[in-house]
Amino acid sequence: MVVVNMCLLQYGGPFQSSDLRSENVKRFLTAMENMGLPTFQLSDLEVGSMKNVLECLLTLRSDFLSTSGDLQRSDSISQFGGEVHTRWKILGDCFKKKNNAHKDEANQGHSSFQRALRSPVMGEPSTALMQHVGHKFHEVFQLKNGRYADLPASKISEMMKSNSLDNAPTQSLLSVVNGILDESVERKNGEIPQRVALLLRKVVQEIERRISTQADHLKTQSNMFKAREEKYQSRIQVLEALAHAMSDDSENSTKEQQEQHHKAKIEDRRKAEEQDAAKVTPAKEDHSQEIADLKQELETARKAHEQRCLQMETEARAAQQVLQERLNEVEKLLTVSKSRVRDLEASSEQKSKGWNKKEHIYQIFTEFQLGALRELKFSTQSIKQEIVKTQKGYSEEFNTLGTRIKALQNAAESYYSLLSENQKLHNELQEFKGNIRVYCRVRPFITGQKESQTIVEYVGENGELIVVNPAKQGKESRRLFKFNKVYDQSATQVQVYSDTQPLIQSVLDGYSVCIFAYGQTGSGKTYTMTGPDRATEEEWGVNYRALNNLFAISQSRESTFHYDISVQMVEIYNEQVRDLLAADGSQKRLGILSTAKQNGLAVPDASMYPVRATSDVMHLMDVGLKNRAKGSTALNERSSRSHSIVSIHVRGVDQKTGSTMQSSLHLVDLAGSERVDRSEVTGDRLKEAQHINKSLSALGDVISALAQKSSHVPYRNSKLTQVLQSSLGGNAKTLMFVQLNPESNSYSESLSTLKFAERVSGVELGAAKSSKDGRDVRELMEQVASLKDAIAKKDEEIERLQLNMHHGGSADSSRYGPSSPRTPQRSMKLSSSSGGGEKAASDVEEENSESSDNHSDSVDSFRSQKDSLQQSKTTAGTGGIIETDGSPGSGHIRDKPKRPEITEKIRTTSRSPRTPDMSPRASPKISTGIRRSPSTTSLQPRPTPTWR
Ligand SMILES: Nc1ncnc2c1ncn2[C@@H]1O[C@H](COP(=O)(O)OP(=O)(O)OP(=O)(O)O)[C@@H](O)[C@H]1O
Repeated sequence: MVVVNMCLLQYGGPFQSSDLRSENVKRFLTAMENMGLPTFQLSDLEVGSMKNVLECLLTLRSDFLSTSGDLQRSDSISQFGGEVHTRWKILGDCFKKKNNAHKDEANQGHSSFQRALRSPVMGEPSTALMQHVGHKFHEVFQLKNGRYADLPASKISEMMKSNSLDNAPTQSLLSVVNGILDESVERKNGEIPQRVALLLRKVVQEIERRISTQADHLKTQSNMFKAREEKYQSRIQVLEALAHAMSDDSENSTKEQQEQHHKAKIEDRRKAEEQDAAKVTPAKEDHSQEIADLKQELETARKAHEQRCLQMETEARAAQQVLQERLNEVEKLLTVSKSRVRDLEASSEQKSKGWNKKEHIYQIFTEFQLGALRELKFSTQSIKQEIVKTQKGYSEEFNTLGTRIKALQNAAESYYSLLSENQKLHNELQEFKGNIRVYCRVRPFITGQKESQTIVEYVGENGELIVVNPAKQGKESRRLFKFNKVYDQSATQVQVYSDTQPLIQSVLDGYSVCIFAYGQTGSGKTYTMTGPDRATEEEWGVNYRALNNLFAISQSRESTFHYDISVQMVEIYNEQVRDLLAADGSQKRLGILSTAKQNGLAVPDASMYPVRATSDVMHLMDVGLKNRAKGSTALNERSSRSHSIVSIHVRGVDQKTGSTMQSSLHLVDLAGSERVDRSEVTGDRLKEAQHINKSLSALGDVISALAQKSSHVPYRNSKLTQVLQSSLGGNAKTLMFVQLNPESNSYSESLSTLKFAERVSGVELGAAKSSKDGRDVRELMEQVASLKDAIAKKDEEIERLQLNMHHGGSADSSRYGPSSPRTPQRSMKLSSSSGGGEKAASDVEEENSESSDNHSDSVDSFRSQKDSLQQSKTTAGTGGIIETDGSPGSGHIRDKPKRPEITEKIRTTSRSPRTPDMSPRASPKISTGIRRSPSTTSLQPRPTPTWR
């Protein structure tokens, strides 16, 4: 329409006269009809109905263009003459102008609209336009082979030129975008080279720009349509106003009709325009829709691209960061390596300096060494000479040393000889004291008892004891007893044990020893043997102390002897032997072996535990004491109702010769010896008491038989004597503690106890002593004292020798003189003669026994004393009490003569018609003079302790 209007305006213009104009149109229409093209009515132009006009013109245009754009239809046009030709030419120019106008528009910023028209979205552009404008640029963007990523930079920069982009068809641009995106998708890592990305951005920007331009153009077109509509509306309004005005003129009906006709025409034109508008509107809507779709597509592509860009940026940043980190690391490594290199260089430099220094030092040192070697060679020669000299000196010294060692050996031998002699003397002393010894201990008053009621009137230092019968008056009421020792109420456990200790040494010398406590219930037997309940070390009884002492002596002899000590503990209750140390606490009855063999185990089935320290023994004793049978009697709340026997078995080995010995120590806590009627017991208790009294009576019989040297000793009369058989008689030493209750109401029991003890002791002293007997006793005491002194002297010498040996010094052997080559075990075989048990004498000697630890004088004095004693015994002609082992030249006393007066005394006492009454219930007898019990002279011969 615009083109037609323009042509028409060009053709006639509004300023031409209507006649001329109508004439021209008519000619045109005629030409159209001749050409066979559709025409329109002149009135159409007048009423403004452009539909037919447009159709006509468009058809003409198409026809015109199809004939190569020039107005060559001369065959048709020629019919219209030159004027018509001119008109067509004008029309053709008009179209050319229009095209030029289009070009101008493009140049002036409207070219985008044209490009939009050429794009596939907006419909295919005309071939002419394509050929004219975009063909060259289409080729630029066309990718013949390969991929965009592989395009050279020159090609991409050519593509990115604004001229290329501006002139390229949209189709080509979109294919570029799609191609790049497809490539990106195809690539595994999705990366796009930067230059391709830049191209993509440029292309997308171009497409965006074109779309926005197209949108603007459509907007403008829409506005144009609106403006035209408004124009037509205003025209309609004008025409309506005219029609209205003309209707008022009723007079001129023709005019009115004309006006009506004109109005109808206008109306038709309006309708036609409306139809045009209706036709254009869907196209406009389609365009809007397409624009929206394009925008959406573009937006999606843009977003994807942005996202991709962002992702790539992120990846690039991450990669950059990683690279940066690696770079930092490498830089650090480089720094460290550099510093190491520096260090190494420094250290190697230092080392090389050090090596240089060392080399220098070594050179000096080598030179020095060579010098020293020369000196050494020289000095070696001189040393050789010195060595020869020294060797000579050494050999001389060796000779001297040999002499000294010989002397030392002699001294050692003499030490052994003295040691054995000491043991022998110790044993002799013990024998002098008597192999059965009785110590009497008076129990103190227990809290609450009155001391005024005591029956003990006098306790002498030499073993005298005077008791008073509270029921009698005057001389008759007093009775004197004599024992080896009497302890008054104040005696401590230590004092009591000090006199027992020598016997313990005898055990380690191979003698069996039996220590037992005898006395009525509550008289202190358990106290003396064991100690009170929960005793402190001060209060320990004989048992603990004896064992302690045993361990101490065995340790002191460690260098020469090895001792194994083991313990058994049994009780005899109601004539049954029971194991107090049974691990399972069983109370089974044990059998007794007839102990024909010395030191054999009397109760082999009783548990035996080896002990190495006092603590072991204490533990065992605790166990044993807990298992011991106890009951309550009228006399003692916790009376021991059984005889308890702790048997310690010792096995010794002489480390030098390998010979062995065995001995045992029995520690016996006898049951109470009270009379049955006094303890007011019946039933089981009565039976217990009867068994106790019977066994004590049997013990008295055995001792009596031993004292009388009876051919038959009734060991088998009780379990007690059977168990103790090896410790009663023979070479055994026996110690009995007689426990005395000082209460006056116990006088009768106490007197029985004392009588029993008196018989065991074998010495019974009356109230008065003959002066002769007294003299005899004194003399014997003196002899014992001198013997003790001699022993002490020997001890000193032994100590001196030990000291010398320990210091390895050269003992002056000449001082001791050549000693006997006898060995200890040989000397231990030395014992008293079998027929020479001088009990009476030993009993008397005991008067001074507490001073046994005093030392005096020399060995020579001891020998002279011993010789005098020997001589006196020989004179008496009663046989020797000391015997040698029979080896010739041993220099030992083979025969020890008794002093005549002692022998005489023994004869007198042995001739006594008195029969020993060993019963605890024996009636008291008071003598006025010294009386000798037959037992004092008739103890069994004591065989030599045997080393096995
Ligand atoms: N020398 C003493 N010093 C202090 N207390 C003693 C002494 N002798 C005995 N006793 C005490 O006398 C009481 C009886 O002593 P112990 O039990 O030793 O008598 P026992 O003769 O063993 O009696 P049983 O035959 O009934 O066993 C105990 O309480 C004991 O502590």
